[in-house]
Amino acid sequence: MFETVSSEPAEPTDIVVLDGVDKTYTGGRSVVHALQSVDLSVRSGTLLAVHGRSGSGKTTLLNVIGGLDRPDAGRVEVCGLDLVSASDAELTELRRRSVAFVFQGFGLLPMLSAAENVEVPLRLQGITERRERVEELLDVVGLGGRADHRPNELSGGEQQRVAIARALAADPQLLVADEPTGQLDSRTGAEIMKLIVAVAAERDIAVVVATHDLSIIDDADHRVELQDGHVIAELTP
Ligand SMILES: Nc1ncnc2c1ncn2[C@@H]1O[C@H](COP(=O)(O)OP(=O)(O)OP(=O)(O)O)[C@@H](O)[C@H]1O
Repeated sequence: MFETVSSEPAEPTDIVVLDGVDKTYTGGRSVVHALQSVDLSVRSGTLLAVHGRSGSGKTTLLNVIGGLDRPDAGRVEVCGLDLVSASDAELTELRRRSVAFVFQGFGLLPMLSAAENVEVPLRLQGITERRERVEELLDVVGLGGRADHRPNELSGGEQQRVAIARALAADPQLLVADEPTGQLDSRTGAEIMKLIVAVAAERDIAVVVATHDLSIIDDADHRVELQDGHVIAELTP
């Protein structure tokens, strides 16, 4: 009898599953159907790019996927948690441990250095051995020499690198990035996208990126286009 030991990498798993998701905003007499019957899934180690015109529902979709907002109908499962029935405490825990965010405006704390910004999620998780981890993360994003710089002493591209290092600090399963290159020139934006794609593949993280800019999503594994809250096109290169 032989014991078989598999050297195959682990099967990719669905980190995000949306099934028939609707989200409607009602204010006064206006009703906005921001998401309508959206179905999609994102596997570990792959990147989904969401594009569409302004107002098409990209941020709403990312907020629902990231557990920042709840849908009105449909099923949303993220990292194995049903976000429709999850308690507020479970959503907070999901955002602290499993989902990381990168925003257009970087979202760094201005009074803290690059290293201290990256340290924040580690502190929130109660991790005491932080120094080496922060150094390693700043090296991963190519900013080893800028650990002591505050955000206003860094370029936009460098600030976004710090934000990516901070996002990776919590060792997330899912990275949600809303227009991460929106404030960067096209070359820096392309470098930032390449970095996001590389770290996602290396660390087996699922990534969802919203963008207006089609040129920066060439590296995406999947793309969906939104129009008035509907998915109108899907492309898997
Ligand atoms: N809190 C809210 N209350 C009411 N309507 C909202 C709210 N948030 C978004 N909307 C509406 O929902 C629709 C989708 O908005 P969303 O921000 O998701 O679009 P977007 O594709 O991200 O746009 P942009 O590219 O300009 O950021 C828009 O018509 C918007 O006006």
